[in-house]
Amino acid sequence: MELFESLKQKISGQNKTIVFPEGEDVRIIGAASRLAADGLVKPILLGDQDKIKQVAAEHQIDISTLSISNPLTVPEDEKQKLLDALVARRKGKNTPEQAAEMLKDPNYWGTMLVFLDEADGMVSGAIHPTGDTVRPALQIIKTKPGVKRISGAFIMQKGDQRYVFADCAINIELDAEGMAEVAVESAHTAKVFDIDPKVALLSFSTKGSAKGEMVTKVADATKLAQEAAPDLPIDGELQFDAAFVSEVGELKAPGSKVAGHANVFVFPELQSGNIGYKIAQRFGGFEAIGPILQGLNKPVSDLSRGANEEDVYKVAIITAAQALGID
Ligand SMILES: CC(C)(COP(=O)(O)OP(=O)(O)OC[C@H]1O[C@@H](n2cnc3c(N)ncnc32)[C@H](O)[C@@H]1OP(=O)(O)O)[C@@H](O)C(=O)NCCC(=O)NCCS
Ligand SMILES: CC(=O)OP(=O)(O)O
Repeated sequence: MELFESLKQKISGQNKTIVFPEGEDVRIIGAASRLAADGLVKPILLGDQDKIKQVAAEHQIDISTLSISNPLTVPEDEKQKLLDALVARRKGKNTPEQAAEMLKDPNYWGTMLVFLDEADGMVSGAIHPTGDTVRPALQIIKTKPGVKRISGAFIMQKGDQRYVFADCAINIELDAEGMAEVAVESAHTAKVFDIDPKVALLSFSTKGSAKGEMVTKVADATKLAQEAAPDLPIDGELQFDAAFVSEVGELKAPGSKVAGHANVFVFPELQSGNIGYKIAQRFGGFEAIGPILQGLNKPVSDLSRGANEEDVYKVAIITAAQALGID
């Protein structure tokens, strides 16, 4: 079954509540309206009710079934509840005055709704850059037990081709341990999306064809990932052609179980990861679904600011599915 059809079946009628902090944006309003009409999600739009109504009217979007909440005008006791919970969660890292400032940002407000179980998940980032979207989740929701760092994966899809690219969104520079953790987490993400993972840790070198600190890091990360997940096919360091093209894999990395057949690609740092997924998307014609945040304790999803309504719709479906515990 097509990926989204199966996810839709899983979340249909489950009434997972997803909060959208950028509730005044037309892409968000359009996607939320469709999600509600399709019975997939109960959306909460944050923002000014009149502005949302105006945008919806201009674009003939039905918002009659959507919840709208304006953090700036909610009753004082509701504000105080979120403020007290945020101060307690930050355990002295932020003063009450700082926490009050933070809550003026809809991403902090939305994240607190998820933290307090008033929403099952959050989707944001159509307007805000990734850092501003995910920082509240890093600080408040934090990582799942056993995971040290959150990372961002994309499902890259074209026809029946489906791959995972990571980290394309979060960690600017990973050490070997970090890259190894991303490799193992990305294999779990692959399984959620019906991909049988074969994980390549990417470099500009294949099996020692070049030397240097950057290459050593990827080779060390490969060993750590293999030790952490001995049952998974994981290999590195591999150049992209060696990882992906079977003849090149046989030539450059003979005997590798992954070379030439990789479907999970782990990038050595964020420049290559973010550039790499956008090249596959814009030159290669792949649909880029994500970034899907790996390792968070509750689902919060970032969007690319280049996202369209359909991207928002799909990311919300994934977020609701994560809330149901598919990963
Ligand atoms: C994600 C990012 C915003 C974090 O940066 P930052 O806020 O300066 O990070 P800090 O080191 O100050 O950490 C802030 C908090 O997040 C936590 N954190 C940071 N990175 C984390 C990670 N990968 N996993 C888990 N927690 C993390 C820190 O522990 C800290 O928590 P604390 O406040 O409770 O102590 C930053 O790494 C970034 O900008 N990444 C690139 C995002 C981007 O532009 N991507 C390209 C487009 S998708
Ligand atoms: C994921 C990503 O690159 O996001 P943006 O395009 O918003 O920077």
